[in-house]
Amino acid sequence: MSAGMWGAVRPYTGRLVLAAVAGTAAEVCGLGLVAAAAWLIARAAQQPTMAALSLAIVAVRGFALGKGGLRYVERLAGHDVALRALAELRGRVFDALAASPTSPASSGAGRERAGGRLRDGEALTRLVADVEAVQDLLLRCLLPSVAAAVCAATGVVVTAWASPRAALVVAAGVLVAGLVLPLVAAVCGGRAAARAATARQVLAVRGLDVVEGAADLAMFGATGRFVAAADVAAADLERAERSMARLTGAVAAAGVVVQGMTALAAAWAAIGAGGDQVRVAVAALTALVAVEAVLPVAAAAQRLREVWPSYRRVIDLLTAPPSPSPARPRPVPPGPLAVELLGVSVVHPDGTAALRRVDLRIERGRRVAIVGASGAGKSTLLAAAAGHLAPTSGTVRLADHSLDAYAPADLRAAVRGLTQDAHVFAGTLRANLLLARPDATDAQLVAAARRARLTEVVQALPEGWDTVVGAGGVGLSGGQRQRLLLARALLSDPPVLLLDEPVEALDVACADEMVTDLLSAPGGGTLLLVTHRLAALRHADEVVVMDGGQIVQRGHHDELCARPGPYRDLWEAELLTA
Ligand SMILES: Nc1ncnc2c1ncn2[C@@H]1O[C@H](COP(=O)(O)OP(=O)(O)OP(=O)(O)O)[C@@H](O)[C@H]1O
Repeated sequence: MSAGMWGAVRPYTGRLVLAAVAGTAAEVCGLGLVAAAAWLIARAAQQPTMAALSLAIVAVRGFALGKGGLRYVERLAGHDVALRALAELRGRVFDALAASPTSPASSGAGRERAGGRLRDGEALTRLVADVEAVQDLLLRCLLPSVAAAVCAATGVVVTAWASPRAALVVAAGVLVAGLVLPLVAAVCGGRAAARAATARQVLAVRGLDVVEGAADLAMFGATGRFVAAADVAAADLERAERSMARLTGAVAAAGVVVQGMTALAAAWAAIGAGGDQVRVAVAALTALVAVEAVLPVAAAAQRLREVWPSYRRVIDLLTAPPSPSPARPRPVPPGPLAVELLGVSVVHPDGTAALRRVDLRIERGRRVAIVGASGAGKSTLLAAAAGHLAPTSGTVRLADHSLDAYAPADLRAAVRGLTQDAHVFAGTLRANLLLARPDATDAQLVAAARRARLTEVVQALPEGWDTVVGAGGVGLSGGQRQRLLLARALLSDPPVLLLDEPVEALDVACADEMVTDLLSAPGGGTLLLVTHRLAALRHADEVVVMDGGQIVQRGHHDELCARPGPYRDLWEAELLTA
């Protein structure tokens, strides 16, 4: 177990040991039960006095009760450890995901942030499925294997009392059932398990497409095709699972054959060694139980093979070097801050140059609008300025120091706002807003809501601020959702506020009014606002025009409108549409 994984289990070592001891003792009780019962039955056939049998009778009862009670303790303690370790591990995996550095060269996506180098879906898989699979490592692989090993060893010792030669036979049977069969199961089941894992992933993607895109598919008459593709994935999965089930069945059957043959051979060996009826019975039945104890190891090996890739992925994540964090981070100064990009380029792995040697300095407190055609690089510029995306070359500076000089958490708090993929969480409107600033007063909450024109939305809802939105709550229209997200960004009031198209879903008049307010209201931090509407930009201190990943014009709205160039073209196009 790696250091990261062990770290998650270590606080619960006591319970883990308890689970292992209880599980092992339960198995040994099972063995003792059979051995004592075998002795009792065989001895009773010789019609001794009751006193000669009484100890065995008590032992049978004791072992039977012990087995049940200890199994219960093992299940309780084992699941308790597994679930607690799971929660701990999930926290560590989340921290590792959040801290992993993002660079277009490694990520292949400029829009991934919270998930670091991973795409959202992959990050979610690490957090949910992979971590859960690791739970099986404890419950279905480690604990049963420890119990099986101790029980089998005890079985060999008990048989040795009945007949040393029979003990050798039992040891051989245990090795075949506990080592050879699991190896066969792991090797032969590996390919089928890998196929099943791939098929399960494909099916999940196809299934999600069918469910989430049901309305679009129905509208374009493509439901049949998509369902057929999901059916193919389901059939692949079924085939892979069938072959795994066949193997499981074959291994289980082979285990039973080995068990029976070991019992027969042990009895034969005990008879050959001149043992009496009692010793022969004890040798045969103990052999049965000793081999039975190791039969689950084959299933554990198969499961181990299945969960190993998940385990490896979690370990890789936990041991990956985190974002380089300065040894002595510089404190972020208070108030609005200057932002500077020096020769910043961002090139994605597919060769797309989203930013090309961009030089831009925005003085503290300035309100700057960034405009340009779709794909010009506006969102990438914001992502680079916030440190969400590491440039391929060049430097980003905040308050005249490289972003690397600050602690990642301080940086996240200093430069933030509304991005295109901002999320509405399942919860009340109030909780969604307070996420940005948990200690905000009611007055601050209302002020932010008023600026984002969210107040009228809240007033129209019967439950007001306590209305539950997001998953399971009322649906918000595109515009309402955007107002909520903008209010959240405004409430957070960071030293540098980034707003990526905060009003695009609103009607033109309302959008212009809100942009005017954003650009001219007193106070607040440095503002970088990406927008496609230019009407209100005369209130911006400066407009930056982008094209093909470069800054092609800069200046005040009136100045840019006065001379021929891309901005005047955009402005004339907007006037024409109006
Ligand atoms: N993960 C990615 N992989 C490859 N190319 C990408 C990726 N993300 C963005 N791009 C490309 O980078 C360029 C700039 O994208 P960006 O999102 O910054 O543009 P934008 O100006 O914000 O566009 P819009 O106004 O449509 O949001 C585009 O050509 C886009 O296709």
